[in-house]
Amino acid sequence: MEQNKIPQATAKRLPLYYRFLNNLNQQGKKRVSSKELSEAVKVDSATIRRDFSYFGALGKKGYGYNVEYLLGFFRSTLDQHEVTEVALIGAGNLGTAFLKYSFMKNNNIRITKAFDADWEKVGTDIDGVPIYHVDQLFEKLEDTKVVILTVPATEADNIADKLVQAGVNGILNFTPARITVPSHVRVHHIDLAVELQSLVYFLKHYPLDTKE
Ligand SMILES: NC(=O)c1ccc[n+]([C@@H]2O[C@H](COP(=O)([O-])OP(=O)(O)OC[C@H]3O[C@@H](n4cnc5c(N)ncnc54)[C@H](O)[C@@H]3O)[C@@H](O)[C@H]2O)c1
Repeated sequence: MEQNKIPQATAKRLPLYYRFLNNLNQQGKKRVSSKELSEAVKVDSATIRRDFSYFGALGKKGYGYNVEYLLGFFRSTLDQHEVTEVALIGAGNLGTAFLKYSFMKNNNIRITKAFDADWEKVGTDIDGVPIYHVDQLFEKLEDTKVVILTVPATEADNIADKLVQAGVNGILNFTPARITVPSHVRVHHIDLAVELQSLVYFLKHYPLDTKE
């Protein structure tokens, strides 16, 4: 219930805060100021103070925030005490890179299975993650509700339909296709080309102050 009160923009920044605080904790740091946090995560300190106020973490003047308290809060809010299993569909170039990337280093999200349409890949594994045929989705997804989509754009809608039927409710879509899903399914879209284009546009039209 409490979490419903946290604005979505704040919620999106929580994993960023969590990662940084976890590193601080591992270094044995007991407290952190909003200025330090701000410089590390590149979010202005007023936003950090507002974000933290939503979950009752009020930094003390001249003391800052208690790292352990914040970590405890983030752990429970981000369900860090539980491992979330994620599946990946499309073990091609991009998909393979994700399978090789160790997500577990900083959080409790783990890709535990992958699916592909290529029989050459089916039955093999990448860094211990088994690859099943996409036709085995219903049988092998089991309780997995979150999926990373790295198939060719032309396949995205078709696969998304199957995922929804299989009970998936979260899709991280790396394909350029805008997939259509029912309202109970959340899709987050990551498009490198769009992000790059936007960066180049901003550099051109909103140049930052140059440092002396
Ligand atoms: N978001 C980004 O920043 C970004 C960057 C690069 C690529 N992409 C996109 O990611 C996707 C994958 O790119 P890639 O370079 O890895 O391509 P790729 O061709 O190397 O990999 C695609 C994989 O999907 C598999 N596949 C094809 N049809 C399938 C189906 N119906 N079900 C399951 N698997 C299927 C293929 O066998 C292959 O292994 C593309 O849509 C591409 O446009 C996104």
